[in-house]
Amino acid sequence: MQTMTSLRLPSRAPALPCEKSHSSPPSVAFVEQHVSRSLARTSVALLAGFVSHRVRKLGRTGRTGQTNAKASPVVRRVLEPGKSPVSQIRNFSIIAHIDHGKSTLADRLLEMTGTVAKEDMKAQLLDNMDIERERGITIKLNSARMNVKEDGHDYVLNLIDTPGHVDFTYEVSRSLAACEGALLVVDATQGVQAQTIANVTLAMEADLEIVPVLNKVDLPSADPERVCQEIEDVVGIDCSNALFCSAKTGQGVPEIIKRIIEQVPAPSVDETQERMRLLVYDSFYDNYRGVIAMFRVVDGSISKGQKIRFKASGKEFIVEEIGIMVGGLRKPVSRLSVGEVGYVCANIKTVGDARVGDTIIEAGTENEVEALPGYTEATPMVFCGLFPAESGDFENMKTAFERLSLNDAALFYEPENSVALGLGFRCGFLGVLHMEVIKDRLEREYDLDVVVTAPSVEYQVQMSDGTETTIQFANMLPPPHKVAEIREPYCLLEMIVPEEHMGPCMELATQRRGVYRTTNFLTQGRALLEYEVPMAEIIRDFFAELKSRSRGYASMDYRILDYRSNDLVKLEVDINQTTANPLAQIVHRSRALQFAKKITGILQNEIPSQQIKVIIQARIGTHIISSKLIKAVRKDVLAKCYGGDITRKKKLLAKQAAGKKKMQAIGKVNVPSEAILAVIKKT
Ligand SMILES: Nc1nc2c(ncn2[C@@H]2O[C@H](COP(=O)(O)OP(=O)(O)OP(=O)(O)O)[C@@H](O)[C@H]2O)c(=O)[nH]1
Repeated sequence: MQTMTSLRLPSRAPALPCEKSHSSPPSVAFVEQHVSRSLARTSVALLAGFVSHRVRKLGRTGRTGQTNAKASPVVRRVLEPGKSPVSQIRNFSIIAHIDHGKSTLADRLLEMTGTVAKEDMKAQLLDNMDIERERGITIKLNSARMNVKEDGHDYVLNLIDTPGHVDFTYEVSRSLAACEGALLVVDATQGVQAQTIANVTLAMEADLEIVPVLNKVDLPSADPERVCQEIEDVVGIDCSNALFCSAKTGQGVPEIIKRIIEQVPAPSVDETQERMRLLVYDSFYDNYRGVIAMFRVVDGSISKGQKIRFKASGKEFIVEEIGIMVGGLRKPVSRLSVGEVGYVCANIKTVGDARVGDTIIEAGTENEVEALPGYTEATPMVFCGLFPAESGDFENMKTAFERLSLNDAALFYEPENSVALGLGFRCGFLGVLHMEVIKDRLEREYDLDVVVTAPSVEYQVQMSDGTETTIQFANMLPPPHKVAEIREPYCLLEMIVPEEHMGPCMELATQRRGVYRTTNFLTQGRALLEYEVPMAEIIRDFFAELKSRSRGYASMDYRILDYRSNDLVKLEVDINQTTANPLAQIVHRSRALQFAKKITGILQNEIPSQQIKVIIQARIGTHIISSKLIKAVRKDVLAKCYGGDITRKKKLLAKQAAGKKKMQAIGKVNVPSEAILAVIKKT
């Protein structure tokens, strides 16, 4: 059985049996094989292309639980924490598009600073695979403290991990807030991609010193000069001092280390602030230690045994252990002071008590010490129903959600009873990837077969009486006469597509109600297209469609802009006048007919013929916009009636007609759940 340690922030990664961020090729192969196996079991593959890819990628980068168990001799040199002069500390993160080499570069940095030796990295990987297998523990290597000697001085370099996906924008921005600089890694064979832009925007907002690094220069197709020009043109960062490297061979990596020391500013210290203030930039659940919160000391210092308070949650704890991450292992220390990063264990039971972005202060100082700026609770953006395929699995699913939420403060769930799908849960997620990761974990770690209803976003509803409400599911929408206005979330969508496929990709954005903003032409015959698109349109299979229209070459990213009023309607489906609740959707009026025809068509194909005729109607309010009929199959009630007694025949036929009428009147149609699922899958 999997232990809970692997249930680290499900928002980021499905924990894998041998997951590890600094993977040598065999482990990558293993992990991909493992995840694809688990994904193959996925019963409803919503947004399959985009999500499966990201699940696989996130699975590999592996932001999961950590442990000190079975420490291997990987630690080479560690300066004394709590005593490093602030001027010799550098806090930085690595930002990159998927596959541009973030993990490989992190590996090389650990190796070349002597934090982890080459041979030890492999040994450690194998060790951890054993641990993982035995206890379901996974190791995170990406947050690491490195010690470097440069020009006769000792420096501490703290690499702070950031989740790489837009679903976790808030968490990315919080971890960037713990840094002064970022290495912007761009693949010199690929150039700028959608997530390069998204991540750089966040780093700029956090006012970080950005060091451009052109990676993969060992490849013959690398063209770092041209990509530098592209970064300057598109991202607006000066690349005259950009570094060229190969994270694979190590070429250029020593220069990166030197540059971090030169260019990334040391943490600034507010001399007037002596009271402790720590920024929580990550927190996760460990089976043995409870919640572990990663923090940056912004003011003052923290020591073991101190009583601390989380400012937002108001919860207080005694510090059991503080420490630093070295080569993926926790190393306890007695004190950490201003500018340093570390972790704290304090017998915290759920991540809801130690949320990312919260400020840790000393207990008793809450009236004098202000929270650090920027804290908000991560709010769900995508909603759907999750139902166990086996009705007897409801309790197991409930237990699974309880456990998963220990480690995921952003996961929202509440029980729901659906006529068509039985007992299940209404859930809220940060984004589609988050949703897919949770579904995958329910299936893989809890052995549940899960049915997922079509995803929805949150709508703001202005009522005619002046009040306002928010709804996440179509069946929560009040009747039309009570509604004055419905607003939906809009995103800024950035797509990078090959020029020759621009037409179909732009057509897709327009079909999905996108409003065109700009086009920028990039290197290698690619274009950066910007649209403002309703989020509801992006979460419905957009990426898979974009990939297919660009022959797999497009990349995309989005970020929430605002809420806008639109002509949105509730599309409902009746089967013999009984409303099929799970099929209700909120759609734009201009798209309602298209959806209606599709849904009624699918149901017509999927519902088997019955003794009564079945009428399938899609409607907006009382206005029917699409209707399909499934003819009744005739049961020959006269089959046993030999001979010619005409009155008896008439009686039997009359009885049959009366029976049919009754069945239809109460809408007794046998709708197989496969038919409902087919609609959910295909619309
Ligand atoms: N030839 C070459 N390959 C590299 C280099 N850096 C990384 N790679 C390869 O590129 C692929 C992606 O590298 P990763 O380090 O996993 O990339 P990442 O940015 O962490 O990717 P995600 O895990 O998707 O976020 C791997 O197959 C690496 O071996 C390099 O400098 N040269």
